[in-house]
Amino acid sequence: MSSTVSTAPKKGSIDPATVIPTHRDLFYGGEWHAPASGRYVPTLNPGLNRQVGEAADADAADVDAAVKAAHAAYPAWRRMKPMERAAIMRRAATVLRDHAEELALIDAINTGNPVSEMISDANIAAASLDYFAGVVMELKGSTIPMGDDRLNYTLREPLGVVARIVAYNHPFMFVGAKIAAPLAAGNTVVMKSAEPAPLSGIRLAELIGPIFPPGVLNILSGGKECGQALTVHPLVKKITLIGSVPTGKAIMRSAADSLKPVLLELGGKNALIGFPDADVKALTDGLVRGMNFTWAGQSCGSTSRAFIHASIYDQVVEGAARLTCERHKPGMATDWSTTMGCVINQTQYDKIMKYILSGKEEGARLVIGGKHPDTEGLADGFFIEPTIFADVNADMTIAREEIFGPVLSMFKWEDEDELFEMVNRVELGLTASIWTRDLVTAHRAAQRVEAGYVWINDTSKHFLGAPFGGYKQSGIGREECFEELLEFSQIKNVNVNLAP
Ligand SMILES: NC(=O)c1ccc[n+]([C@@H]2O[C@H](COP(=O)([O-])OP(=O)(O)OC[C@H]3O[C@@H](n4cnc5c(N)ncnc54)[C@H](O)[C@@H]3O)[C@@H](O)[C@H]2O)c1
Repeated sequence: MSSTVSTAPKKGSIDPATVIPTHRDLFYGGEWHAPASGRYVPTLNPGLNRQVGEAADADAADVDAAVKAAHAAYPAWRRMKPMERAAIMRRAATVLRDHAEELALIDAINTGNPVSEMISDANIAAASLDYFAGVVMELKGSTIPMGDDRLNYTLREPLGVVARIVAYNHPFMFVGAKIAAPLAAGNTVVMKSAEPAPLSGIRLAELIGPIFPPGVLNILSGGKECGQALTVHPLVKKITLIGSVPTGKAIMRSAADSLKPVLLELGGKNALIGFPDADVKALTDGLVRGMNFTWAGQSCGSTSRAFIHASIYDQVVEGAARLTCERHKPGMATDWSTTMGCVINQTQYDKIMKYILSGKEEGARLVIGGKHPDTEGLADGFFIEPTIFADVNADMTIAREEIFGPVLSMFKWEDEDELFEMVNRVELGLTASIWTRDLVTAHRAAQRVEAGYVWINDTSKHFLGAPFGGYKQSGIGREECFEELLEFSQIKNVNVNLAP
């Protein structure tokens, strides 16, 4: 099959009841394996709070077997010509595109995120495979001048077995996209999917596992025990996480024993800043988009703290409330017209509801939402109405902690120095969104904000090729760009004596 011809079905043509993958096991060494413990855990459709299947729960014995399979496959994969590796990755990208709707439906069922949005996740994963396949030849070394009697050069070599551990909010996008850079650089990969939503990772293994030589791509479902075993396994040469700050710290601590390098993409408590000269209509639109209400705010990059200048504050609060209610109505994720899903499980639902209660108790003004929707058919699912609090101050709990839910906090500001003191007070620094018509204000604000990824007069979008990652405790390292490829290589220097 050509690597570029797509045979994808037409949107809306797949029956959601048919998409759940047939396997439940662990994929490593090119084959399916039952978990050593025989343990399978139920997985839910959070929109219905109903079980949709079960998945193997990998433990340390499974991790050991998967890592050994990846280690055995490493020498041949590493020696394979880069363009041949790239061709295999492009074939995998095409298969993902062809199955985008099916994969989107699996994630919709298993996470409650609307299918209309999840379809782009499958395409983003495919684009990442294509992107890193396209830059394999750029993994270059350099020559260092040493005089006529010496040749000194560097080589960029892969690391070996790389373990990647991911979060639940975009299960397929993370499992599919995050294998790309390490594989392109010549490493083999053991991927651990997020335990609340393992099904699309299993389907990915069914679809593209066999495209790679056995052991090159290995996919495990499991929880903390599986993740921990990966962090301490001696044959794992780098460990990466997309997840929360506490998990990032735990991984760094346990990786320290074997001095494994880490790449961490962690939480956010991101600021959107509205200056007095901002285009109010565009800002309000950006404010609502930036919250990612579609997937119930469960996004590390959500701009969940909005700092709006006093001169436009009331207008923006009123506009954001109206626009949010017009655009986002909670509904079933498998319905193509749904504009907002639910949160992942009871634990997350309870946590968010607790934050909402604290907002009310600590004196913030609830503008919209704050409760489970009354809509018929949603009673059993983990739905929360899009919620906006106004008149939040920087000391409140909802102002300081990542909620990872559909809760927007709005602050009023007048003095720019005080503004940045409040914006930068939190220990997280992933994204920021700045709204102004003035170039000088925009670039000054971009410099003052302590965040790794800044939008000016925009929000929410990612750009493949542009480094994404956090300042402060939001992470270590950068992804979605050429630097991510370099993260999975190491430098060797070679010095040749030309006058022996
Ligand atoms: N920066 C980013 O790119 C990005 C993207 C998406 C989500 N996130 C963050 O992820 C969090 C939400 O996701 P979550 O609830 O799945 O996060 P989490 O930290 O609970 O879990 C993330 C992954 O780590 C695993 N894990 C948990 N404890 C572990 C341990 N001790 N050792 C090894 N692995 C362990 C989990 O099984 C899961 O696969 C939020 O904080 C969010 O901001 C960050």
